[in-house]
Amino acid sequence: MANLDKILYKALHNIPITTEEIRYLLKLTKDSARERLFATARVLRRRYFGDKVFLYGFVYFSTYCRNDCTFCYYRKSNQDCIRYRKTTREIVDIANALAESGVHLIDLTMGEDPQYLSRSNEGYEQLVKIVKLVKQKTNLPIMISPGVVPKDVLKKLKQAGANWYACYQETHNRRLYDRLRLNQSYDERWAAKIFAKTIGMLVEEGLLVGVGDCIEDAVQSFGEMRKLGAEQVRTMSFVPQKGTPLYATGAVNDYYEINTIAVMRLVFPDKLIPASLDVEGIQGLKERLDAGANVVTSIIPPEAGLAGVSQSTLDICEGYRTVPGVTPVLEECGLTPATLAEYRDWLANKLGNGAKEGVMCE
Ligand SMILES: C[S@@+](CC[C@H](N)C(=O)[O-])C[C@H]1O[C@@H](n2cnc3c(N)ncnc32)[C@H](O)[C@@H]1O
Ligand SMILES: C[C@H](CCN)[C@@H](N)C(=O)O
Ligand code: SF4
Repeated sequence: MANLDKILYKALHNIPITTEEIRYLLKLTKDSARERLFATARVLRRRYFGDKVFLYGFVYFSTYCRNDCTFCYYRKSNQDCIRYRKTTREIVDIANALAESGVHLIDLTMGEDPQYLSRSNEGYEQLVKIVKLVKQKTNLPIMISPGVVPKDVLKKLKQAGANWYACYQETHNRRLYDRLRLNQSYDERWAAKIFAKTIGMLVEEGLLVGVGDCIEDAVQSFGEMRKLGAEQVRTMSFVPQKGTPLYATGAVNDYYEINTIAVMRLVFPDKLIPASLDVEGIQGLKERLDAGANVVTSIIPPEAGLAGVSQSTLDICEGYRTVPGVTPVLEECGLTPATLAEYRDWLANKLGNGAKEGVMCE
């Protein structure tokens, strides 16, 4: 049996694929072979999630940051970026509007804003209060992406209602990490996720591709994601940002990100895998869903004055990054938004709140 046949057969029969086979799949360039990979990924997604897709509202509530990541538009040294801090009232109102629009989760994200990440003038307390108020107002599951925070703060954020902690390593190749996240400890960032798991939070791990990474890095990352027990795993293609050191690297072809999404589905068939609107906007959604993704992330309301991360403005004012904006694409893919109850069931199952085991769709 040809390599591809054998590998896809193993994936469909729950036989773990080897690192050599992962390398082979990540390198696929022929359309016919990639389409067979994607079709297998879709079969596995259906096995665990039926035709249901989860939708995440995205509230990037502060774009101030103390760090200087070489890939990021919001790095502290970038004088020309859109800097804003939404008030607590604005954050709650935006989250509520997103909830009413039909998202399943609110992702509260910020740069590592010194105003919040501080023990003085109630910085951390303010962050905890935002989570509490958003939870009270929306009663939705909450993801927080504040960067690295101390253990006692993470505990308070969880108690306030945060279910997920997202703090992407970008890569598990330490040398590359040091070139990306300048002066940020690899181990501290990793430990924050480990700790979040120990206090009963779900964790998302994310890769950034097109920044000098290689196939070996992806293989290594899959192993680290498994060790971490990440319940959501993502990859995003690097989007060059003016005024940043990596700008000259140039944009990457998205084929590798799409291959990686599909291979993630084969390696982690029951995990949540985002199709982010923050790389190629609504135009990039179908191919990410066709590769096996089952969460649409970076849904941003048009009139809230919010930015995206890697695509700070793309498709936001036009209203394409909304539930009504993405739903036709889901339908084109034979998919449909899950109900909130289905997302809550999935969450309860993972959080071990005694909900029923097994796949979402009977
Ligand atoms: C969610 S945002 C900010 C949250 C928090 N400040 C942090 O760094 O964890 C950070 C993530 O967005 C993604 N990102 C940032 N800039 C990007 C770019 N230019 N292209 C692609 N992804 C990018 C990276 O994966 C990064 O981990
Ligand atoms: C990278 C962001 C998420 C952070 N937790 C968001 N722009 C996304 O693509 O989902
Ligand atoms: S990725 Fe996060 S920590 Fe790094 S510069 Fe951007 S906002 Fe700051």
